[in-house]
Amino acid sequence: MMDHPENFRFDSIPDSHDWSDLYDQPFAAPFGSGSIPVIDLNDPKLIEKIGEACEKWGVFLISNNGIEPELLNQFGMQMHRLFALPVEAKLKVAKTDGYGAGYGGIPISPHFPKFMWHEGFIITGSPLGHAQKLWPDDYSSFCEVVEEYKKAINPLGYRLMHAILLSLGLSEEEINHTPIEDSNKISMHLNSYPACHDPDRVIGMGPHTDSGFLTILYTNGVSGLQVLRHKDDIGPERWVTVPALPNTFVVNIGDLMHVLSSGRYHNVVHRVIVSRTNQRLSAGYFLRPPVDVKVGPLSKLTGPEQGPVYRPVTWPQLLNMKSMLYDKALDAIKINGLGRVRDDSKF
Ligand SMILES: C=C1C[C@]23C[C@@]1(O)CC[C@H]2[C@@]12CCC[C@@](C)(C(=O)O1)[C@H]2[C@@H]3C(=O)O
Ligand SMILES: O=C(O)CCC(=O)C(=O)O
Ligand SMILES: [Fe+2]
Repeated sequence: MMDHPENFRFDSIPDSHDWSDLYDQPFAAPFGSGSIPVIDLNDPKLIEKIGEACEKWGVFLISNNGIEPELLNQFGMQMHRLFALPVEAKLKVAKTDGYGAGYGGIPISPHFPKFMWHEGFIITGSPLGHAQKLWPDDYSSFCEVVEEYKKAINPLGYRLMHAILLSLGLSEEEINHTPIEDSNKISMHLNSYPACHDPDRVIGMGPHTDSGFLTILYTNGVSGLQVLRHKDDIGPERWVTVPALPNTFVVNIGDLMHVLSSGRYHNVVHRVIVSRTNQRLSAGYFLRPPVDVKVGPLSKLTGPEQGPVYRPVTWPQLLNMKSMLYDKALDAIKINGLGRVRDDSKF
């Protein structure tokens, strides 16, 4: 069964989408939660602040990022236009496999017991073929705006990656050797979370970590993203809501940055809750390595005093592990105290 929008128009929540008995909702901590760092891209202490945020939170907001607000408006409008199409139109571009391009649920959705209050659209490379099917007479505006957005976000991605690697103590030379996939090959994931009259019974997107180095997330100003904050001086483990600030992107640390940093940078677990009144739109841009490159811990960060060490892994291997093992994927490449590794031949 597809979790398409017809299913989102019920007067009462169908059992297929009802998480009430499964989730620790309501979610927000009743005590102070600590605040997710908001970092100005032009801050003279950028590197230090980013390093601290990656270590402590695994997520931060990046303001003053140089992306034109008008482009973000246009991008939001095109996303709205896409998800407002009738379900029959969207099903013409339905994904044929979990990780492929097109319309549908998230690739890891088989690991969850219920459907999410969510529709997704994965773009890998150019959206042209799909846009032509969706709007045979007017596909170019969608493609143009998506291309403009990618053109603008890509340098930001490189800049953030560079800053993160500097914060880990890498030299320019070492940074130049860090493998990052070409912008025209990486994927974007567009999300829509329709408003729901009974939001405490549904979940927009179930808890997960992103697999890549980092994710840059656009949002339309409707909040809903929450990150899992571990026990600290302020309180026990809790979900903290990420504020939706205008013209500000959320940056998440993913599994491969956690691996690269030998466990120092936190691959943050996050989820999305749904608004009673507003549709949330978001779009993730996932920075990752080229498919044929194995990513392992940086040698200068490994040693007896350091945290977990992981065996090098390629992007397709990691996605494969994720689709089979979900939140245990990284355990499959963790080297245990005796330096033994699990056999990964089946991946
Ligand atoms: C680049 C990608 C990351 C992602 C898999 C994908 O090819 C496109 C969808 C992405 C997404 C978004 C929701 C959560 C997630 C775990 C999933 O199932 O699909 C991520 C994937 C990931 O980071 O592993
Ligand atoms: O919609 C959001 O805020 C988050 C989406 C997300 O986590 C993802 O696409 O990986
Ligand atoms: Fe995510």
